[in-house]
Amino acid sequence: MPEFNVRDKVFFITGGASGIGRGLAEGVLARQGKVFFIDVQEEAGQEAQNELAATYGAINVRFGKADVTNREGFQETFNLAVTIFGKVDVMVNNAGIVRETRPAQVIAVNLLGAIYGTEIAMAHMRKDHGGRGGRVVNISSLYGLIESPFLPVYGATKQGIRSYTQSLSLSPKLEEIGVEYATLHPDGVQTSLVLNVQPGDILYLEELTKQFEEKYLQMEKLVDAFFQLVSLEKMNGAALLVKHGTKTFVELSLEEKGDTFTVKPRL
Ligand SMILES: NC(=O)c1ccc[n+]([C@@H]2O[C@H](COP(=O)([O-])OP(=O)(O)OC[C@H]3O[C@@H](n4cnc5c(N)ncnc54)[C@H](O)[C@@H]3O)[C@@H](O)[C@H]2O)c1
Ligand SMILES: CCCCC/C=C\C=C\[C@H](O)C/C=C\C/C=C\CCCC(=O)O
Repeated sequence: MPEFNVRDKVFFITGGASGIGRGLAEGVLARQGKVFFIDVQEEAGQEAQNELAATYGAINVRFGKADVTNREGFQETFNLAVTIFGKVDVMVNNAGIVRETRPAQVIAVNLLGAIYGTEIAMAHMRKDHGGRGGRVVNISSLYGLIESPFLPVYGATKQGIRSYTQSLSLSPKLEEIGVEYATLHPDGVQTSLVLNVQPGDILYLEELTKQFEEKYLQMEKLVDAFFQLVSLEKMNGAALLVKHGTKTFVELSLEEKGDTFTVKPRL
C-alpha cells in the first residue's frame, strides 16, 4: 500500500480558526489538500478563511461556524463539507479548552466534542456502509500520557481522548470498516490556549509559571509531525508524542508486579 498522500484529500478540522487547528489547516493547503474547518469564533474563522483562500485558493478552503458540543450543528457543517468537497478523507478533532473551574464544559468540548466528531466522520467514511474509508486523528496532549498537578480535569479529557481513540483502533472489524485512528500528543505550543490562561483556568498557576522553562514546541515542528503521522502507510493505533526537540511514537505497556498492574507510557 502506498504512503497516504495529502494531495487532493479533504480534511475536516475542528477549532481551526486559531492556534494548532489553523496551523494544520495551512499545512494541508500547502500540501495541496482541501480543508473545511469549524470553530465557535465566527469572526476569527471568517478571517482565517479569507487569509488562507487568498494564498491557497478559495475553492480549497471553507469555514463553518459550529460548536462541537452541539451534535446537530456539528453534523450539519460536516454535511456541508461533503456537499462542497464531495467527501471527507481525514477528520481532525482538535477543538479544546483549558478551564479547571468548569469541568463540565471542558469535558463537553474536549472529550464529548471529539467523540461526536469521530462518530460523525466514521458514519461517513466506513466502507461497509458505502463510504470510501478514511482517517481520524484526535488531538490529545502530553498530558494525555502523563499526569500534571496543574491540569487534572484537562488531563482527564486528554487521557480520555487517548483511551477512546486507541480503543477504536483495536476494532476487530477494522479491515471491513476501513477507518484508521491515531492520537497526537503535543507538548506546550504558544497558542491562545496557553497565552491567554487566566487564574483559575489552571491550578497553582503561580507555581507552574515559576517552574516552566518556556521551552515551547514550535508550531512548524508540530505541523510536520502531524503530516508524518497522517501520511503513514498504516496509521491505525499510532500515538505520536511531539516535544520540544523530539518526536516519538509511544506505546503503552502494562507492567505486572505481583498482583498489581500499572500502565506506563513507554517514552
Ligand atoms: N497549545 C498547547 O500547548 C497544546 C498542547 C497540547 C495539546 N493542545 C491541544 O490542541 C488543541 C488546539 O489548541 P490550541 O493550543 O490551538 O488552542 P487555541 O485556543 O488556539 O485553539 C482552539 C480553538 O478551538 C476553538 N474552540 C473552542 N471551543 C470550541 C467548541 N466548543 N467548538 C468549536 N471550536 C471550539 C477555539 O475557538 C479556538 O479557535 C486543543 O485540543 C488543545 O488541548 C494544545
Ligand atoms: C505557563 C502557562 C502554561 C499553560 C499551559 C496550559 C495549557 C497547556 C495545555 C497543553 O495540552 C499542555 C501540554 C504541554 C505543557 C505546556 C506547558 C506547561 C508546562 C509546564 C510543566 O512543566 O508542567
